[in-house]
Amino acid sequence: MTAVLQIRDLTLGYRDLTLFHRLSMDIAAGTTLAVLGANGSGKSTFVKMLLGLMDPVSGNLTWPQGRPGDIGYLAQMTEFDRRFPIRVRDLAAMGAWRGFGYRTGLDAAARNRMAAALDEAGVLDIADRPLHMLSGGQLQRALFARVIMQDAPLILLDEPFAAVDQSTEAHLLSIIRRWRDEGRAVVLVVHDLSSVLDYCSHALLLGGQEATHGPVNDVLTPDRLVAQGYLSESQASWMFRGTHSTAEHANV
Ligand SMILES: Nc1ncnc2c1ncn2[C@@H]1O[C@H](COP(=O)(O)OP(=O)(O)OP(=O)(O)O)[C@@H](O)[C@H]1O
Repeated sequence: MTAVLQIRDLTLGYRDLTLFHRLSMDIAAGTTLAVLGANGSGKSTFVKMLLGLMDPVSGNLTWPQGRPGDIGYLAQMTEFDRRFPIRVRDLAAMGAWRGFGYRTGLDAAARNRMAAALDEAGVLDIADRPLHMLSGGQLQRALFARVIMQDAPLILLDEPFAAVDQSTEAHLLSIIRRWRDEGRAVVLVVHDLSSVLDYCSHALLLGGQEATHGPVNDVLTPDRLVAQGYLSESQASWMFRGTHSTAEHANV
């Protein structure tokens, strides 16, 4: 599989705290990678590092497809200030900022792309609505339209399904599948183990000063989840009761 991003010998942490040592992995085109771990294990720090907002302690990132730092990013919805006085269509247009000038605005091709993005995200009919009038699910759809407009080879989604209902989740998941099928790499920070098993082909499990990565079924074993502090022994035996591995749950 072609790598969109190669991570080599990455050690991540802060002055007095090492979160994990010497992680080497490829984030491959056409895969969906779940990043998970207990509170404080380093998920947000990993996201910040990918976005170039902080340097690793050591190690390096390379972009074999030659688009360094080209990441479509969906922040946690709770971090978004919906009082910002813009409409849904303006929010989506921000995803294409590289392609238009402050004075010129979107050209015809970009306007067509935007209409398609709003339509795919299910917010075309409310494109002129200001953000403060949106429900949580509508705002998340509008933020997805913005990521569609970014048209990036690597898409990073921080808690994409927090606070959305089942039908919105299914809708957003169909967009994620399209991205994957187009050969983009999709990285999802998620808390809920069952959604990882449903949506993701690969996992990066953080915790206990370790970072373990690989296909979902290899990483998310009861033993590993307990060893890295994600589940207690009793939670693991309850969640995996009657199965020998996560493979019996997985539906990627
Ligand atoms: N700027 C900082 N300086 C020093 N330590 C930090 C800083 N930011 C985070 N930390 C520490 O790094 C560790 C990892 O934090 P991080 O926010 O990455 O974890 P997380 O897995 O995203 O947690 P959560 O699931 O609770 O959001 C925590 O112990 C946190 O206190």
